[in-house]
Parts: sequence; C-alpha cells; structure tokens
Amino acid sequence: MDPIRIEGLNFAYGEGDLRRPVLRDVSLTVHAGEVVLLTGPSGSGKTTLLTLIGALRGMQDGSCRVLGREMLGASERDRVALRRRIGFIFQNHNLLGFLTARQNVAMALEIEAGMPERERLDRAGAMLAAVGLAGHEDKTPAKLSGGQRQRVAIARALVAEPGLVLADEPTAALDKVSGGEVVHLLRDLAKSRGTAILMVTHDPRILDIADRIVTMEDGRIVEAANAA
Ligand SMILES: Nc1ncnc2c1ncn2[C@@H]1O[C@H](COP(=O)(O)OP(=O)(O)OP(=O)(O)O)[C@@H](O)[C@H]1O
Repeated sequence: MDPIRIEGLNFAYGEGDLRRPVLRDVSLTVHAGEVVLLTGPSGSGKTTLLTLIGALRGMQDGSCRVLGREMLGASERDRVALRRRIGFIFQNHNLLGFLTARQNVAMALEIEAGMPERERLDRAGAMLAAVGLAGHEDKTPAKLSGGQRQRVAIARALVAEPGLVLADEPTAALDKVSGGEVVHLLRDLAKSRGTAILMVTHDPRILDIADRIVTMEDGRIVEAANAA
C-alpha cells in the first residue's frame, strides 16, 4: 500500500467572492519507505497540501488516500484516528515545556491501548538513544539546544512506528550543521524502519536526503524529479 495517493485534488480558502483556489489538480503518490521533499516558492500551497494529507484540515475535492484511508468525506472522528497513525515534525518542535524529553516522546504512545506506562517510558528511552540523546532523557526542552529539541521531536514522531512522517520546515530554526545532522538522522531512521517521509522545505542544503524532489508553483505540481 502506498502511504500517500492523491488524485485530482483541488482546495480553496474563503467562500463566495473571497474564494481563493490554492491547490489545483494536484496528484502525488508517495511509496512505502520513500523520502520525498516538497519545495517551491512561498505561498505555492505546500503547507496547505501537507495539512490536508495530515488530516488537519477537511478535504473539498478530489481523492486523498493516506495510509489506506480516503480523506474526502471523512468524519472528524476518522481524521483524528488517521492523525494518530502519522508522525508529525514541525519547524518549532512543538514539545511540551513542562514534560521531560522522555515524557514528550512517551506521549506519542498513549494511544497504544493497554501499553503499561513502564513500557512506554522504556520505548521512549530507547528511541531517544537512537537519536543520540542518551543521558538527556530527564531534561525539559528548555535545557536542550535547538538541534537536540528537534531530535526529541524526531524520536516522538517515530516511536509509535508510523507508516508516514510529515515534516514542515524541520530545519528552519537550526544552523547549517545541526539542520543537516537532524534531517540525515531522520532519513536514516525512517529508511531503517520503512517509514515514508514527506517534507516541506525551502532549505537547499538538505536536498541530498531525498529520493525524489517535488516542486510546487501557484498551487500545482510543476516538477517531480528523481534526486541525483
Ligand atoms: N488559513 C488560511 N486562510 C486563507 N488563506 C490562506 C490560509 N492559509 C494559507 N493561505 C493562503 O494560501 C496560499 C498557500 O499557502 P501555504 O501556506 O499553503 O503556502 P506555502 O507554499 O506553504 O508557503 P510558505 O512556504 O510561505 O509556508 C497562500 O497564498 C496563503 O496566503
């Protein structure tokens, strides 16, 4: 099953005279285990597309199957259920400041009905070790560097072994070295688990992690190239 299969997707903000189309006839398939980068000018519709795929917004027209579920016509309940099966990574990490790194990661396992807390915390610890944060498990985000916080966000996105990770500008707040390290780590961990990644980025420094680069312009996909 392809984690993402989109056909003929259209989307507009506003209604009546204020209606503004922002996605036009978008078709895109992301295969299992594939790393796809979504680039293009500001305002071209990248984040809107990512939020539709992530079931953070309701579909209007076309077909968008994510992890096997059709999102056109899906209820809020279906969308919540799908969101729980996706790992999300945002620009500003979205960690909870009053929880430790380990607790932030363990939160992503709370949906696993019946998993005892001890096991959740152990799995969170193992995932933090996999992102190079052994010894930092009990620190709150304020005690970590920007790059370390984004590693915690990666651990949180991957710990429940999702079939798909959606990332929106994950390196925007990081310097060149930390940004490069963080996305290479994300790519390697996702590859070893067969997790697909769709990442919105403006960052030309990280294009080398992609299996495929998809470019958007004015709401359309204008170019899909295999990475060198
Ligand atoms: N909630 C909203 N209501 C109305 N218009 C919106 C909303 N969100 C985005 N837009 C508009 O939709 C268009 C596409 O925005 P979107 O954020 O998807 O583009 P983007 O390619 O991700 O841009 P950037 O790279 O700057 O984040 C833009 O013209 C934007 O102003």
